Order: sequence, then structure tokens, then C-alpha cells
Amino acid sequence: MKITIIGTGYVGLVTGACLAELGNDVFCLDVDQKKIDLLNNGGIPIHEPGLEEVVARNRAAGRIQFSTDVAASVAHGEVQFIAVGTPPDEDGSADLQYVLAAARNIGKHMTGFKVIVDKSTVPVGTADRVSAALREELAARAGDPAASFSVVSNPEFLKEGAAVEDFMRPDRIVIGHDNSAEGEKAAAKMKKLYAPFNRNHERTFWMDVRSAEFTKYAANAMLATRISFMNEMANLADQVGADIEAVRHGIGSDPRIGHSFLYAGAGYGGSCFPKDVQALERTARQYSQDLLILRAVEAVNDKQKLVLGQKVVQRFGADLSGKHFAVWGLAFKPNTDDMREAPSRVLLRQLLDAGATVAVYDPVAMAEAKRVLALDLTPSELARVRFAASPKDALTDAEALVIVTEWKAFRSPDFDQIKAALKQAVIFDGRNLFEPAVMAEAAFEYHGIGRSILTRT
Ligand SMILES: NC(=O)c1ccc[n+]([C@@H]2O[C@H](COP(=O)([O-])OP(=O)(O)OC[C@H]3O[C@@H](n4cnc5c(N)ncnc54)[C@H](O)[C@@H]3O)[C@@H](O)[C@H]2O)c1
Ligand SMILES: O=c1ccn([C@@H]2O[C@H](COP(=O)(O)OP(=O)(O)O[C@H]3O[C@H](CO)[C@@H](O)[C@H](O)[C@H]3O)[C@@H](O)[C@H]2O)c(=O)[nH]1
Repeated sequence: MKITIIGTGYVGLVTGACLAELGNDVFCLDVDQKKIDLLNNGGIPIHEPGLEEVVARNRAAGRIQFSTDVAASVAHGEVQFIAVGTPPDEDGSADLQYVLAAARNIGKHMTGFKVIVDKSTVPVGTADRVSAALREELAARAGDPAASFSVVSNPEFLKEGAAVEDFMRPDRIVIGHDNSAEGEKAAAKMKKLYAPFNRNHERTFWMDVRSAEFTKYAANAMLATRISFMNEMANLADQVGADIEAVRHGIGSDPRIGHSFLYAGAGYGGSCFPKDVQALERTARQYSQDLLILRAVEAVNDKQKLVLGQKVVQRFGADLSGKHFAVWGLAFKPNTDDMREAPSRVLLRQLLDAGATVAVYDPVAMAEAKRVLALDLTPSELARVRFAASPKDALTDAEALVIVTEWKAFRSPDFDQIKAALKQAVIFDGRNLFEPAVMAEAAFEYHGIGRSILTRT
């Protein structure tokens, strides 16, 4: 099938590459000329395991092309995926300017019948706005009088760091369409496009457009709720002298609760949970409804991002001037270089505000961290951050090690080496990577999240 993908970010590039892998003829459009040049020169703008190989293979086979040519992109695809960003507006609602600009571009150039797919995460009712924008553009020009379209909602559920795998083996495919003749025609095309992922369509959930749009937000809101719930339980566990890891196993074994997504830590980050929770709250407010649970989820998460830094201050004092710390992990989660809403940024702000100097290391996010921290910090603050060449290099002369991201490479470190490099054998572990009993045996002072019972003894 001839497919156009508008926006070549995390979602667009992965969607385009994976659909090309299945034999489709894919045209990827972006407004960012640098990104398109990089892709045309064989580069990949993001770190995503397996993506580079899929893109290279399909580029070589002529099944995927990258361009900024809007007219050519509209002419190419019978199915046009809109996968542009929907960042938070000032009031927390999803900013739809990029989605609507993409829709208008389609309306300006289209001929014949097009399936327009909202792949971006967009508030309930957006498909209607996309349809209206398209209709306006069609009415404003002397084009093909037979031009027609149907807007379908097909939200994306991939996780960064596992995006290719998630896209190729989806838990579910949600497709919302209307039941007009065009809507049914669009649904038939979507069915054909997704057939290779689930031959009997056992994983496809067909629904109306608004329910599909809502499903995406409800899924992220539920996942964010689990995390904030566990973080709140962890903080209480610290107070009452319980171990949140034991509690996690204890409750996760109930199939109604399940083991996944129950890890207490340094708070959730990334480009989705923070903005999608806010956007859903904002949608509710438009209908005079106050989503009390989600407000709490957000407030707990904001507080949780401070917990690691507070533990450091509790241990080393409010004035950290003259003190130096090692930080392992900067990306908001492992296997990505994405720094959007990363808890590490909050921790660095706390340590620097208290007067400390830091040495930071991340296996893949160093370049992105340099870019982002140059925006977060003043030049004099940035001068107190050293970008280390290795985990070991970061440790030199530090009072303590603070772990923010659970990269695999941090899971089995050489503890003797850590002890030798640090001024004091103290570890603050924002992801509960190690067993407190093992750490105690190795004579480390170990501060996890929600595990104080084991550090007090
Ligand atoms: N990142 C994720 O893990 C993820 C997962 C599921 C859903 N989503 C949702 O998917 C959407 C895209 O997210 P992302 O992380 O891929 O964003 P991104 O910022 O990585 O990429 C968006 C791309 O769209 C391009 N763009 C903007 N306007 C354009 C236009 N008019 N025409 C062509 N290109 C245009 C930008 O230049 C950019 O390259 C968002 O709504 C997001 O919430 C993201
Ligand atoms: O038990 C857990 C699981 C995750 N996290 C944190 O939660 C954040 C988000 O993690 P994850 O969901 O793995 O990454 P994302 O790439 O942000 O993916 C989420 O957001 C995407 C964009 O909407 C959705 O498509 C995915 O289904 C959804 O998992 C990260 O900071 C994690 O550290 C925890 O603190 N504890």
C-alpha cells in the first residue's frame, strides 16, 4: 500500500520504517530539513534499538523515502498518517497547531479519496477538527471535485526504547472510524494495512472515533496512576519501616493487580505521561469535571522527582557547597536518549541549587543531555557539571553515587571499584537496582526508594 507519514519523530519514523518492513511503499514527510537530510544520508535522529537497521534495509530496498515536499507527500499516500507532536499548551491542553497544519496541507493538495489517520495523541473531538480543516481547504480551492476523505483515529501505544518491538508485536491495535460510506471504506483499508500484525484481527479493537481518541489517554492515565500510587506507597514504606520491593511482589502476584508497571522510583518522565495526564485533566475541565485522581497523580509525581535530591540533602546537609556527586543515568528511562521531563533534570537542579558540583554519565544520552542542560542551566551552573567519559570516570572524588536511570550497564557494577573511587561508600539508588542486604554486606550505606527498613538495620 502507498503510505504517507507526516512527522518523522519517534512515532512517525518507527511507524514508517515498520510499515515499509512489511512491504508498503512509504513516504516520510517532515518540516525539519536537517532531520530529512540526516535520514537521507543514512543517519537516524533518535536512539531507538533496532530502528537504524530497519530504516537502512528499507531505504536500500526503495520502500521508504524522506522528504520535505508537501505536495509530493500528499500525492503519494492513499493513507496519510498524521504523527506530528502534540506538546502541552500553556494551560496544559494539547497544542493541536501541528496536527491542524498537517491536515490543512493535505486539504490543499489532495485529489481522489484519502484515509487520514490521526496517529498523534490527540484529545477527544480532534478528528472532527481535522475533518473541518480539510473541508475548509477543499472548499477554498478549485481542485478535484471528487476529492473525499475519512478521518480515522489510530492511537499509538509504543514505548520508547522498545518502539520497533512494540510496533511489530502490538498488544492491541485501536481503530476508531465512523460508519459513513467513507468511514467503512477507510476501515477496510486500515484492516488490510494491519492484517500482517494480526491475521485474524484478534488484536484489533474497532470502535467509534471518540472512544479511540479517549482510549489512548485513559491508558496513559491508568499507567501513570499505578506509578504514582507505588511511589506514594514507597514513601510511606520508608516511614513505617517496610520494604516496597517485598510489597511489590506481594501485591503483584494477585492477577487483578499484576506485576507490570509497579516500580517505585524517581518519578515518571518522558514525552507522554506528564503531558497526557495534564491534557486529560484539561479536557475534563472543559466539561466542568475535575479529575481528582489525575490531579493527585500529577502532584505525587512532581513531589517524587524531588525525593532523591531530598535524600542527598538529608544525608549531606542543605549546603552542599564544596561537595561533589556522581550521577549515573540522565535519560528519562533506559534505551533512549530522550531527556524530556527526565527526573535527572530535577535532581541536577536540586544539587546545583544547594551548591554542589556533579559529574554525570549516561550510556547514550550524553549529547542530548548537553543540549538540554544548556537550556535548563545558567552558564555558571553548567560549569559545575562535568560530563564524564565513563561510569567509572564519573565516580572520581565524589562523596556519593546517585543513580537515576536503570540502564542494564549499571546493574552489576564493580562495587570494589566504586568504593575505591568514592570519598564515602554511599549510594542513592533512584531505581532500586540493588539488594540492600548485599549492599550492607559490601559495607555500603545504601539509600533506595521505599526500602529504609533495610538501611536502618
Ligand atoms: N514518543 C512516544 O513514545 C509516543 C508514543 C505514542 C504516541 N506518541 C504521540 O505521537 C505524537 C508524536 O510524538 P513524537 O514523540 O514522535 O514527536 P516528535 O517531536 O519526536 O516528532 C514530531 C515530528 O513532527 C514534525 N512536524 C511538525 N509539524 C509538521 C508538519 N506540519 N508536517 C510535517 N512534519 C511536522 C516535527 O518536525 C518532528 O520531527 C505525539 O502526539 C505523542 O504524544 C508518542
Ligand atoms: O513501573 C514503572 C514503569 C515506568 N516508570 C517510569 O514511567 C515513565 C514512562 O515509562 P514507559 O511507559 O516505559 O515509557 P514511554 O516511552 O513514556 O511510554 C509510555 O507513553 C507512550 C506515549 O504515549 C505510550 O505509547 C506507552 O504505551 C507508555 O508506556 C519512565 O520515566 C519510567 O521510568 C516507573 O517509574 N515505574
